[in-house]
Amino acid sequence: TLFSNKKKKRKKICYIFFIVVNEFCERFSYYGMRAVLVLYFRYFLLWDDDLATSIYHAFVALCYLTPILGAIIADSWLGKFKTIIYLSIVYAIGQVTMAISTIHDITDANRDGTPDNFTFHIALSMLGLILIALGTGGIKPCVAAFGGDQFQEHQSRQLNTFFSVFYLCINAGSLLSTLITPLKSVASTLMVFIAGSGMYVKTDPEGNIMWSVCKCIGFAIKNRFRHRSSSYPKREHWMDWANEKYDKLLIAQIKMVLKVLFLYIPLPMFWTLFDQKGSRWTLQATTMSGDFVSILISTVNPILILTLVPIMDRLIFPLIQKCGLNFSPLKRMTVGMLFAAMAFVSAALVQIEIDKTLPNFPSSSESQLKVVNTYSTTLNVTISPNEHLLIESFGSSADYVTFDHQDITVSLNTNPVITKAFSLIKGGRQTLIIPSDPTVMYLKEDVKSKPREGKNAIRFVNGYTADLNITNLDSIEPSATTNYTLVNQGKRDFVLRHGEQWCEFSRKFGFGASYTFLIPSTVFSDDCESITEVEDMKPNSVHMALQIPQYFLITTGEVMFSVTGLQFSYSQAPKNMKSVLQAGWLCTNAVGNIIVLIVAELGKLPKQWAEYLLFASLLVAVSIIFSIMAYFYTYIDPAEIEAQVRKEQGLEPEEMEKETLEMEEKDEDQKNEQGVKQTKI
Ligand SMILES: NCC(=O)N1CCC[C@H]1C(=O)O
Repeated sequence: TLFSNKKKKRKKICYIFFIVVNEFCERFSYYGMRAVLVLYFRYFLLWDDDLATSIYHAFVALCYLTPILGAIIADSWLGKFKTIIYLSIVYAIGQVTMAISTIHDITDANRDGTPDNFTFHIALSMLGLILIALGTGGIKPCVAAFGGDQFQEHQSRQLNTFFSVFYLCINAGSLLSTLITPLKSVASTLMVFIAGSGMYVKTDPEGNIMWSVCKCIGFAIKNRFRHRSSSYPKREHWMDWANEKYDKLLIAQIKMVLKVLFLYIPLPMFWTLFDQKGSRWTLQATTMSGDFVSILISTVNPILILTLVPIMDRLIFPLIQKCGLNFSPLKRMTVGMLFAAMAFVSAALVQIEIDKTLPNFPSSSESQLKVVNTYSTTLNVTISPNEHLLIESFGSSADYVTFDHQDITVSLNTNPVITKAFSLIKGGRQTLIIPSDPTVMYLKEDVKSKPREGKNAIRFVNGYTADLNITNLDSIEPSATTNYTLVNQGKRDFVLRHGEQWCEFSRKFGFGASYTFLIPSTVFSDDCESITEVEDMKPNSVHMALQIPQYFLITTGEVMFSVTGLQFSYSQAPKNMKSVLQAGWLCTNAVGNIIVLIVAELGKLPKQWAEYLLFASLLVAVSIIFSIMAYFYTYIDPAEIEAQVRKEQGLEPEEMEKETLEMEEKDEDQKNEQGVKQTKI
């Protein structure tokens, strides 16, 4: 018996391995594709930032809504195993469609490197994304529930460990996908899963369960309405109004599911904060210094998950238990939410530090102006009515001057005096360029927000007497100013050319700065030494390492909230509705994403730190509501309730036989364990 039990255990570890590796590969494919999705929208489909991020969030929301479809198919029709196989094929077709949509050659008839028919590429990529969402979302509740199905009633500890390992694999897949390309991963997902086919415990679907559930709920509501008069005796639960027509067991199962779904109502707020990691926090990072921005953003969460899940599971939770505290699943989820709220308080504190270093940008009714002088002598510049600036040759005004009106007149103390009227842009920043011929002075628009992704915005003013060519830029005419170009942090070299003459100059850049380089007429004779630099915007000075506490707090929150939520959703669901409740759990994520899309993207507060604090307060309020709801929730053993109802109905179903068998098996396990102990002694 000992030998056969060990064999059974090894076999179980083996097929659980297939399931978690399947999840690993699936998440590898999903996160790998998601990581480059916004780049694809921005640089291939040439969408602007807003459209790209909106479609991205809509896609993520869809991925967490489709689990409902997958769960209905699995629990009512195909069963979890077949649903995973078929929807994985849909998933793979989606990835291939998406990959084809990125081949610009398909419509690039003139071979200029850009597609000629954007509609075709957009249509194909949207079709690909819908199929991917159907695949990834559809299989997600089934894989988690299918993994849970491999355990027996008495193996709750092993079940919890399974969900922790499952979550580890999700994040190992996500981490690796950012380091390696996700090619071939869907195919391998499918192959790994099929490889374990013969070993799995497969529970059969019980007919069109979802349809029966809907009909039963509909009947209960209708019946309650028909008997609304106070002359009818009240019933314990509103679902009991379905007693006349529906099976008591089905009613009991619906009650269990509804109780949990009701508890889930406040949960999307956690995901609303969590999902802002990818939007608001990424933007915050672009206003900070440190050269690990992209690595930090894409890997810190999965790395922390890989370390925190084992620490929580093996150390923190057992320690709390040893202290005699009952840290029940719903309490863990509440604490998880509070950690996420603390993460946002931390983000707000970091934002306050950043704001101290940010330039004073104009409000929507103000205009800002800076003056650059490339004339041969120092100039006295008067800007009506009473702004006087003394600007030396190849220099600039110290900082931007702010005006609350747009129409200005500029006078230069040249001989004769030159006067010119300008109209400034409302809410904009501009530079008045005074070239070698001051009569043609002109305005050039400046950047008025930090350059994206921590890059630096640079431009050149040509004070040379002829056209100049600068590395990677179009040729500039004399007195003209180039548009801004974005350059990465670090040392950058530029070569300036005019005919046979050339010189090279280098600059070291930090993060998020903006410069105007003034090229004098002597540029070639002094080997580029005389090029002067005007700092339009200071480089970022708050280090990105300050974001680590907020990532740490939100991931600690995630471990407590998300891993526990996954376990809770499985343990509280009746056997035939495990996938449905998993889907309900995943839907909280979809709703969270939709809230990000609507509230966070549209309704921005003027101060970012205030918005972070608002979200933190909202989550604290929601977690208080949730803890009150949790207080009134009684944990159930669905199998026990089902058995009780069956007994009340006088049924002696096979389920009960199975349970008896499980109990016998459990007794045997215990006996064997004792046997092992006795042998050791
Ligand atoms: N670390 C993020 C993570 O693991 N997840 C976020 C949503 C649920 C879960 C996933 O399944 O990807």
